[in-house]
Amino acid sequence: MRIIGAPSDYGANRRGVDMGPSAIRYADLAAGIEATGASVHDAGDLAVPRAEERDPNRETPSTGKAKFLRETRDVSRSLADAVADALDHGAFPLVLGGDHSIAIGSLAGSSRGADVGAIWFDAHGDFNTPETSPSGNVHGMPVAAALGKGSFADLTWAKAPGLSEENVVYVGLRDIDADERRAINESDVTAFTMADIDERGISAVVEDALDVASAGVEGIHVSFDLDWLDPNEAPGVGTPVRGGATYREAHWALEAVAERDAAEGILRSMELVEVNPILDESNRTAEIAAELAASALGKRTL
Ligand SMILES: NC(=[NH2+])NCCC[C@H](N)C(=O)O
Ligand SMILES: [Mn+2]
Ligand SMILES: [Mn+2]
Repeated sequence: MRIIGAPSDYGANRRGVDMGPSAIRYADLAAGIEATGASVHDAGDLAVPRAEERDPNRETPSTGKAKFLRETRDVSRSLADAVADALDHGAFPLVLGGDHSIAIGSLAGSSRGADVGAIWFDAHGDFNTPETSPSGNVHGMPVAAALGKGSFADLTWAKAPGLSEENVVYVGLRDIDADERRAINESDVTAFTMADIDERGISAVVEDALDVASAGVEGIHVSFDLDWLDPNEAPGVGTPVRGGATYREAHWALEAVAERDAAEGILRSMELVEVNPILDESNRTAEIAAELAASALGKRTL
């Protein structure tokens, strides 16, 4: 497997999330994954210019607001190439963010020349477009971007070539903007909220999500936003929302992904995003991110 750092904070409103890749590496990421028997190659970080050197509004869509859109395009292109290159070499790409806007690049790279599905573990839908976004922050838009919604339809770099709505599944939503809710409900994506987890349990929900994401495709991309977890567990995130997944639910969910992968070989790529060390407590959010990567890649107690 190949670790790819994407230290971008262009999509979030606050600095700090650019330090996510180092914090997750510092939390013994490689050793944790090697303990599963996998060999790890760390490809280092993509080059990402500091946000202070850039003008957030240099490139603005004619129909709405999306800050640092030009910079997001550049990061997305280089990340898509890095992910596709790993896959070409038979290596599993594990992408470390960075804010969630980097998923545009991960999905474009993972679905280059292959139909893929995606499971989105997140408090948020990230389904805004430049037209609907209340903040202009692109980390609230990557699902819409990858599916070519709104003015993203004009941006060839944003669209994930092999991703279709029918294979996109959310797990654990709990904070959605008004226009975003309408758009999700009108789309063909599948959405499981925290209430679904309360009612049915994490196990049933994740099994359903795996079925939907993997139906008729070559593999799935797992996009894991650390704010899916409850902020008491994972405080180092920029947009915390109370009432999130527990530590056990998160491990269970990714162990279920690993188990399905062991049976069907469906796991194609993964990313861990939104770890912000400035907001964290003694790196605990990064430590959980590193542990969860190991769970997804097959770590077992016995
Ligand atoms: N990846 C994230 N943390 N996204 C948060 C998005 C928050 C809000 N819905 C927005 O669009 O601005
Ligand atoms: Mn997100
Ligand atoms: Mn989120």
